[in-house]
Amino acid sequence: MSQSARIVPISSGISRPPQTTSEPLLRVESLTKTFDRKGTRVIALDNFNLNVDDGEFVAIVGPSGCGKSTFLHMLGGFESVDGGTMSLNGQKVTRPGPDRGMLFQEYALYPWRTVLGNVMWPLEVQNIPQTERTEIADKFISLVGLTHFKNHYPNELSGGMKQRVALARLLALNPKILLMDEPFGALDAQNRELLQEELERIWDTSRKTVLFVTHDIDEAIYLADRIIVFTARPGRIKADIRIDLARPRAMEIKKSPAYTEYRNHIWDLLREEVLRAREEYAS
Ligand SMILES: Nc1ncnc2c1ncn2[C@@H]1O[C@H](COP(=O)(O)OP(=O)(O)OP(=O)(O)O)[C@@H](O)[C@H]1O
Repeated sequence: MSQSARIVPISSGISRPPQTTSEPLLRVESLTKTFDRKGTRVIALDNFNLNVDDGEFVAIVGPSGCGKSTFLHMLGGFESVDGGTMSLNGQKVTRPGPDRGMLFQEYALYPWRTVLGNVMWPLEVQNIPQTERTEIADKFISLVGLTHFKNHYPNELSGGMKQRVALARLLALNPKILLMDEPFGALDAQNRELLQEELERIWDTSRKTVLFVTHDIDEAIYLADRIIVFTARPGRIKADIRIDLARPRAMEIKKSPAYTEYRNHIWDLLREEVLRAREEYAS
């Protein structure tokens, strides 16, 4: 069977991945979030539901302002919940915790610490003994290809290198789920592709559960097992699409017919929502 034949046609607008019988790692039910700004009420998320299994790489795409970042911040415990529930590994999410690690577009490294010092930081916080700390940090610095730079300070690194350090630090924290909000958004095209390749390789060996927000459909298809397409605000799920492309994935996969079919399909879905958002924000 060709890979393109495996794409599930979406007649209703939603193609659900096969249902699993085991309890999902992440369960989000009826999540609602409203902001009040200068007397104007903005419903960012409305009755949002999502299940994510352990080890899944889920990308989230959607028009600007549809609540993607708000969702990740709520899951990170940094934004309050107005309604609904989120549970991770059976535990209700109410505040930040080491079971969730976040990576943003901004690298957020400590400028006074070296690469090694930055990656060791979460291990210090967890009181891991010094020798073990260095061992773990060295392992993740090597995994992101920065061993040669481990004694450099952030201001001596390029943007791509800084984001690699942030990724190594996140992996050293060893959370149950990685929450990534446009992590490669500030990088140039070449560095972005290199980091996508690196993340795919790292993910393939670690099989960590990832929620990855991006505006880049290519990045989403290349990296993810599933792509969630958000509607325009208030954010709900418009489509839930399984990406059935073999791993490990090389960049050449972007030239395959299956890839192009996913790309066209997702772009069609997204375009409808981008236009809807544009109309709504203009009125
Ligand atoms: N602290 C806040 N106060 C008021 N409104 C907010 C706040 N944070 C987010 N919003 C609003 O909630 C909506 C969702 O914002 P959010 O940042 O989650 O969107 P997004 O999908 O991540 O957008 P983008 O893709 O542009 O980053 C937007 O209309 C935004 O203006």
